[in-house]
This record gives sequence, structure tokens and C-alpha cells, in this order.
Amino acid sequence: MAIAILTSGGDCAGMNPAIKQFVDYCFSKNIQPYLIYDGLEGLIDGDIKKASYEDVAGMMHQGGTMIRSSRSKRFFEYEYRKIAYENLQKHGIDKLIILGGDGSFRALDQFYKDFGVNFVGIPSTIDNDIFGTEYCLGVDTALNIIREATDAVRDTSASFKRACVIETMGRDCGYLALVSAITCGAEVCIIPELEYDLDKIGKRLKEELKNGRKYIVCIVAEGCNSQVCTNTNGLVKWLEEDVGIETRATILGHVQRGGNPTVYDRLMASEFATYAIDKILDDEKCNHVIVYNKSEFQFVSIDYVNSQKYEIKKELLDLARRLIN
Ligand SMILES: Nc1ncnc2c1ncn2[C@@H]1O[C@H](COP(=O)(O)OP(=O)(O)O)[C@@H](O)[C@H]1O
Ligand SMILES: O=P(O)(O)OC[C@H]1O[C@](O)(COP(=O)(O)O)[C@@H](O)[C@@H]1O
Repeated sequence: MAIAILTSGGDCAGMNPAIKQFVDYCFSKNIQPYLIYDGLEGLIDGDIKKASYEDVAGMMHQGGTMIRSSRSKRFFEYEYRKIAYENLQKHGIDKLIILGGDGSFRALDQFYKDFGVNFVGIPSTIDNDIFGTEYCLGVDTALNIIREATDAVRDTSASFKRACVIETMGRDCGYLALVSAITCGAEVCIIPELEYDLDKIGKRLKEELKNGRKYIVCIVAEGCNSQVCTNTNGLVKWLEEDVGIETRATILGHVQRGGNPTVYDRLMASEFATYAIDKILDDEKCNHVIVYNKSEFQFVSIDYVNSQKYEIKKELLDLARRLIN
């Protein structure tokens, strides 16, 4: 019996601390851990290595994933999954821990159905958009990067009496933009989940500018680009032409995916990894995702994770209602 770890889909801060804990904890239980490099692509290509303490030394503070990640078209095909399975067999690996999003969990669930390889999925995505868990690894670090960037952009906006539009990542989900708008003290928050009224926002902003406001901070979610929302360019145009304030846009992009993991993500990584290993070692059959709700870790089925679309909780949305009118 042997156990391996891989990272798949979008990387995030916290993956390295989880990999380190995986290796250290397996050794403490006298189990040989394996590392699979390059995600599902590496699984197909047989890029699998016995882990040693040296492999994970000094990686606690590093962002991204030192065993790298990938999105794999080949893994959708049975033929390649079979090759992946044969690669695992060569090392006697029958258990996998995967750090990724719901796509990666679906991939391993298919793999489990094909060949019975047990796995536990650890929700890891800066988007925080996996149904069934309040928290996904990497979110706290991404939020802190957005906060630092927004604080800096606000400084220069205030110096020039300008507005700024800051675009966060999140794919279709507005979580990062929402929490950032609330915690960075933004004046406007545009996300796919909240209906907004530009006329009302415009009137409010003009009134505030008349009363001495020196700058405006707008936070907009990446998801607005593909949805029926005003996107970053649209907002810049509207601020300049309708509200009448010089405006600059900052699209934060991939800086949000890097950076040293925060203390919270390091701790969550250790806990997620430890509980996941305990579960996979205890259960004869295991195709679960570990989730975190109300300060507790639980295990749920892939079907449950896939049964609904993630929705931001109402109480959090309510905190931003004054930023959309
Ligand atoms: N139904 C599936 N069958 C096989 N492989 C899948 C399936 N769904 C997703 N995958 C694999 O999982 C990878 C990661 O999924 P993706 O949605 O890109 O990222 P995430 O895990 O962050 O949601 C995909 O590139 C693909 O290789
Ligand atoms: O790195 P890429 O391929 O450009 O993907 C960008 C996307 O990945 C993310 O950063 C993270 O998404 P996942 O964790 O679901 O892969 C999204 O916020 C963003 O839309």
C-alpha cells in the first residue's frame, strides 16, 4: 500500500504547506509518500517519485505548487486514464490525495469508477466556489494580496483625486471581489451575484464628490466580463463620462494566485492534509472531498459537491448592498 499526492487545476497558495504536511505526516505513520508532478498530465506521463524530507524542505512559505499543476485534456479519455492507472500500479500506489477544484475531483471520481483508486479531494482554489465547503485553500492569501494592492492603488488615486477600478479574479464567482470590497472600504462593488443600479450609484458618488470626496474605489469581479454586468472597461467609461472623475483601471490578474501563503492558509493546509490522510487510511473505499464548515472538517461525496452550484451566503451579500445603489 502506498499513497501519493498531486495538485491539479489552478494553483493556489497553501498547496506547498499541504504537500509538506502530507510527506511529514506519512513518514510519522511509517508510510512511504509519493509525489506526482505536473498534475494529471504527470500521472499519465508517469512523473511519479518517492518523496523524501529533502523534497519538501523549505517549502512551507512558498506560493504556488512545487510539484506543479496542469489542466489535462487527455485525462478525459479512458485510454489515458488506463495508462495513468498502470503508472500507479508500478509503484504500488492505491491511494491519492488531490489538491484542486471540482473539475479535479470529478476527474478522480471517474478514475475511482474505472479502477477503484481511492482518493480524498482537498478544495483548493482562490475562487472559493466549490459547493459544500465554506472555505477553499488559498482564498485567504489571495484576499490579502488583493487588499495590499487595493490599499496601494487607493494611495495614488487619492493623491490625484481619481477613481480606480480594480478587477479581481474568481471566474464566474464574485466572492473575491465581494469580500475585498467589504474589507477594503470600496465605494462600489460589481459582481454577478448582486443586481446593481448604476443611476443610483452615480447620484450617490456625485453627491459625495460635491461634499469633498477625493477618490473612488470600485471593485469588480472578473465574472462580469462574461455576464450581463458592466465590466472593467465599461465602468471606467461610465465613471469618466457620467460621474465625471478621471479613472484608472487595475486588472490584478495572476498576482492573486501567487505569493507566500498566509498563516491561516498554512494552518488550513496542515489540517486539511492531516484529516484527509487519516480518512483515506481508515476507509477501505474512499472517494470523498474534505470540507470545512462552521469550524469543523467533514467528508462529503463527489455527488454532493456536484449536486449544486456554489452560492455566496446571503449574509455576506447583504454586507455589500450599500455598494450597489
Ligand atoms: N469528467 C471528467 N473526467 C475526466 N477528467 C476530468 C473530468 N472533469 C475534469 N477533469 C480533469 O480535471 C482537470 C482539472 O479540472 P479543472 O476544471 O480545469 O480545474 P479545477 O480542478 O480547478 O476545477 C481537467 O483539466 C481535466 O483533466
Ligand atoms: O491560469 P488561467 O488558466 O489563466 O486561469 C485563470 C482562472 O483560474 C483561476 O485563477 C482559478 O481557477 P481554478 O482554481 O478553478 O482553476 C480563476 O480565478 C481564473 O478565472
